[in-house]
Amino acid sequence: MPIREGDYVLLVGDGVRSVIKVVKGSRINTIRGIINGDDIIGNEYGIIVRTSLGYEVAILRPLITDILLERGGRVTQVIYPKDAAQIIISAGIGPGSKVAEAGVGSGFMTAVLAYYVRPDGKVYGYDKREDSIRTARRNLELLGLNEWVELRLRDVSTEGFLEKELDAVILDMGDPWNALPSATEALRTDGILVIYVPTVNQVIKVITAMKGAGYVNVRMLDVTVREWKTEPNEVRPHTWINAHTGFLIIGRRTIRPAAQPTE
Ligand SMILES: C[S@@+](CC[C@H](N)C(=O)[O-])C[C@H]1O[C@@H](n2cnc3c(N)ncnc32)[C@H](O)[C@@H]1O
Repeated sequence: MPIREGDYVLLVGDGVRSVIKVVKGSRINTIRGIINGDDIIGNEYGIIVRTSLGYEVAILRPLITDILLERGGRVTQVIYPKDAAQIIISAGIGPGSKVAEAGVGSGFMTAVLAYYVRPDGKVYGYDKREDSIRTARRNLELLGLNEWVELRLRDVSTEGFLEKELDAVILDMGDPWNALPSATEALRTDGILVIYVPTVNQVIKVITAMKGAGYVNVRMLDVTVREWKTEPNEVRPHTWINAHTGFLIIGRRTIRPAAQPTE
């Protein structure tokens, strides 16, 4: 499909990497010179255009994470792609999954969940802050993913989730152990719970609460991604890496058989 006015495109060239909205008559400034919006509109994704300084820039379809990281609004700390990817796999998220998430925050994780539950799944996103819900809604609109998300302004620790029989619940909030009873009630009997917390102090409370609530296969991990340079004469890891974002604690809900009557 050709590139239309209003589409977001990813520009990739020598030292150039940015997401821009294509507008008729616009002049797009890059560190390698100017590109005319009119040179992009109507062409196929993948074309190479030349900047005013003669550099080549590729015009590509952005990933949802490209758009979120560059254009998404933020009112909270967010879950980054390296952790979001692990959450998707660990929670078994796929087309048709029904999943709840609290808090929605800026909606970064919500958007990734929505992308993967399509076309017939649903994400139920909860937050107790109105500005979070508003920002998440805007980010989902930016990506065209609203259809797969119900956003709810609600405190999940005190008021609970409205859904039952969910395949997975994702918690990214300061005190997730307080939401554990509600999350358990919302999950199907062997549903998957994923909790994301940044500190070990929180981890200990989470693990204790999950084991106490009958969760099995309780695992914890953190994700380190080490990017490498890909210059043919310099293939080696980058000098600096992101050292820490958060820990993922993952477990499966169970149900205990009813106690045997005593003789
Ligand atoms: C770190 S942010 C979540 C970021 C989000 N995962 C993202 O990727 O954009 C934490 C959010 O949890 C919300 N929160 C905290 N406690 C909550 C509760 N009991 N019920 C609902 N939302 C809660 C906060 O309002 C905040 O917006």
